[in-house]
Amino acid sequence: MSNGVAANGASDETHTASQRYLSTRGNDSGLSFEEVVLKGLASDGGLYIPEEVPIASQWESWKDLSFVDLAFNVLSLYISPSELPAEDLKDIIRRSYSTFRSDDVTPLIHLQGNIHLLELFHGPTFAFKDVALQFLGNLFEYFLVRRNEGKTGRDRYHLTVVGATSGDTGSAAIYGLRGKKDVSVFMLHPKGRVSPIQELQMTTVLDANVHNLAVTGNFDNCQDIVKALFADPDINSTHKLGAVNSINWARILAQTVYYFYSYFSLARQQPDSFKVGDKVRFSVPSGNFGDILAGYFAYRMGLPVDKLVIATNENDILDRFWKTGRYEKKPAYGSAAKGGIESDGVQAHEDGVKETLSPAMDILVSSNFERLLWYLAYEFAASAGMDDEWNKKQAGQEVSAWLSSLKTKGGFGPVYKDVLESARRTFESERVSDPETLDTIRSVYREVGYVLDPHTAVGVEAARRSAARLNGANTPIISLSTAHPAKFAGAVTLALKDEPGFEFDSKVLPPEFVGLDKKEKRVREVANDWKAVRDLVKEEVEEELKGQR
Ligand SMILES: Cc1ncc(COP(=O)(O)O)c(C=O)c1O
Ligand SMILES: N[C@@H](CCOP(=O)(O)O)C(=O)O
Repeated sequence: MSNGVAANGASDETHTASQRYLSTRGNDSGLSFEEVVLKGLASDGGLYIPEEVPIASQWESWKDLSFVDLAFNVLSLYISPSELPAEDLKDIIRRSYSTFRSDDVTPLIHLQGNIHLLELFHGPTFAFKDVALQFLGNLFEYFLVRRNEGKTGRDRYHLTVVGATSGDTGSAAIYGLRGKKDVSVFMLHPKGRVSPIQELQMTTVLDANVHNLAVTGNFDNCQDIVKALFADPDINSTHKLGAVNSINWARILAQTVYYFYSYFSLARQQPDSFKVGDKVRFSVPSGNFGDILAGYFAYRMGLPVDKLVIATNENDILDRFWKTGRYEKKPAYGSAAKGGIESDGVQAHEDGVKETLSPAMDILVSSNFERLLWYLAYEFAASAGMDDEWNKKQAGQEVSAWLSSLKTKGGFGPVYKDVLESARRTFESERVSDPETLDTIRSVYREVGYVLDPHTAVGVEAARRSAARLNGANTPIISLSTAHPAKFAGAVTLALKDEPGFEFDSKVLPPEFVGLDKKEKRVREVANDWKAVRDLVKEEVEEELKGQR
């Protein structure tokens, strides 16, 4: 519980309910934005969410705002000016998006039929993660400069960021934090399971505060190590840990902006057929469930969303939940997760994670799903007609029980019928196999000459299936393009190598990637053992600080 005083000394009275935060597991509440950003994960193991989601009553008047001004309006609803003055927040936002290669930051283009593509890859590392991680990097810096004013040596607040990546968060976090004072970054990636370009983007950054760790395991092992470190009293007593994964609330918050922005882009681009107030669908390639969850917050704030379409690859825990109401690491029925080659050629490891052509989504358990579960449990509790405090307490207890069953038994469910129905009202889900991903890359290239990355292709195929269910209705679908195709040369080349005139280097490769493989690299291998990682983190931070102090 907070003591009623925000981290910078401002009293809680200056915060609205949407600017204070509680944990999804129910044992931590009343925190300020700065506290949740710096802590990352709640002390009870839960994830932070706002005590109330603000209704953006003026949202329609935001139609013609620039990305930066729109971001300011959205973020201000969640951040009290008493802890981050408006001018400072504006400056952080402006600097964060000045690094993007497009003036629109996240441009929307028409793909085909009623499907539009939201290009989220115009930031420094060519993936959607830059939208949140450029902002988070500057936010960390702002809070650290303020906390460290007048302090020297060991008195300075030094943040030790530990993150897990299946490829994209890693480089985006590294580019957001490289060279920043008072912060060290440790990125854990599954050795040999990220694309060659993703690996080079991370390991060729040689700033002293950047530490790449290649873990002999899968992405979930990396994510579990990060969670174990956050839960460990030892490292927590000596180091201040920070999170850059989407467990950090600031990641989700920053991503809500492009749901509004793309909606308004559509209204500006299609004034005759689409008006502000009309409904839209979003199709989102999903793994850790952070990106689509941002869309859910935009929806709860008042954006007219018809459906949020979850698009998974063959690591389909989310799709199975929407189909069965059970959230299970390994399906009780069906073929997956035994190891060896499956009928469609996908490698399934002993651990149950399948190696697909969209590796950033090769995830067994989606960490942000916990945040949605809280809202589903909260709504279910609210139907009993008790007061809000009771509803929140019930939601925290229900989420804790579900998550404990996931940990001890590998799953939970089926959830109550009403809970599943509520999830199905807002979301649809689709599972897209590797052959379908390749077909989608190929057919889009043939039909409109556009090259999709494999993650985006998973989203576009799900969007096409969703469009087929519209039965002639005109609802537009915005499909999120989460990465530049050059990051996934293997899949793109596999799909397009026989297309007349297609040539990867001239059609796809941006100059920024040329010569990356010739650069010096720095990476350390480490076993899938959180204690070994803890010791390494301590050792490397000590070494880094010696050089500074
Ligand atoms: C390119 C790409 N697409 C989609 C995803 C899935 O997004 P999320 O984990 O937020 O569901 C990721 C990884 O997070 C990614 O890197
Ligand atoms: N796909 C991600 C996995 C980590 O997800 P996050 O959004 O929680 O940081 C990646 O590319 O690293």
